[in-house]
Amino acid sequence: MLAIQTRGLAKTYSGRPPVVALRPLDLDVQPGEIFGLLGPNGAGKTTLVKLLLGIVHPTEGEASMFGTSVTEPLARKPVGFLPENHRFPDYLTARQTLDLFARMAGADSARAPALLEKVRLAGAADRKVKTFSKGMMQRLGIAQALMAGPKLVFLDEPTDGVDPVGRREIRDLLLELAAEGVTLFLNSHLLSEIERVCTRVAIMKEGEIVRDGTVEALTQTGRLWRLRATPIPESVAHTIGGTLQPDPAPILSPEASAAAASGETPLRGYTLAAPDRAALNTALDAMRASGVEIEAVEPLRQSLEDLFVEVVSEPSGAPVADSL
Ligand SMILES: Nc1ncnc2c1ncn2[C@@H]1O[C@H](COP(=O)(O)OP(=O)(O)OP(=O)(O)O)[C@@H](O)[C@H]1O
Repeated sequence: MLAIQTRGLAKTYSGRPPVVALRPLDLDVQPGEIFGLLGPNGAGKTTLVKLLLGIVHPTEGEASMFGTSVTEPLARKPVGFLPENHRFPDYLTARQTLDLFARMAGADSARAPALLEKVRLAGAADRKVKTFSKGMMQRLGIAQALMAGPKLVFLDEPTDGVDPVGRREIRDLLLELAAEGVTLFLNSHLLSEIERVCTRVAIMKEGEIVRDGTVEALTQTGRLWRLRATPIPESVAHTIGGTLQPDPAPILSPEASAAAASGETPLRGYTLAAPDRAALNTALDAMRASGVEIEAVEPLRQSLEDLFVEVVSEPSGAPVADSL
């Protein structure tokens, strides 16, 4: 059963003029996925989360979580939520905060010590939250979201304002949860974080999902390849299709140095532009035919940030598939 399913889900906020925040969306999120939703400010990310959580109501379409329509309060029973910039009463301790949320959720507060342990706050259980760092606050927020033992957790900017060590702790915690089978729905502007944890990423723009896939598939350029090979003579470089760009400096890896010391020809790094795999192989055949030894060939990836900037700066309504 799908963790999240939407069919034609759309939202227009009334007003003058009305704001189309979400265009009809069909989205399936499988249980166990770590789904990252990206998009520039105003793309409609929060609106989608609010629709799923029943905070706003759709103009059209429907949505369900684990098979229960989001119009039913019961749909939210297996769901946890860490809102962006959440605040807890600062006179409460971490333990008291979880007690309070447990009571509000009708959950068993006996889980609190184990949860504090899980988010590495056991040592700070009796400290007032006003003394907490941003990282500790976020981890307490995650503990709160886990209070009722959810199967699906929405996390809005979970690492916002958290330093690199704190971000790593949160990342490890999210991976741990996913390993336990909890489905995670992350909203974040920190692309490097999304890149590291998400099993699937969607990029939203002007109320529409314009890219959707694994980080690996989305960041593949499809046209550029990295090669490690013995030096490719100029004459060969001329004959092969595409463009061959040598790295500025020879490879200085320990293996390359060892190879040079043992009398083997040292390797060089190259970037090859080839329109498709067939063209790549023709180029490789030409290299091998002239005695070039190839050690490695791999597709060159762009970063998620490069992809994001590319997508966001595309003119509206641009065809999606062509530019991948
Ligand atoms: N309550 C509302 N009434 C009217 N317009 C709204 C309301 N909430 C959001 N909007 C508009 O809907 C559009 C989508 O907003 P939304 O908050 O979903 O975007 P977002 O992708 O979450 O942005 P951000 O990254 O800034 O949080 C924006 O144009 C926003 O101004």
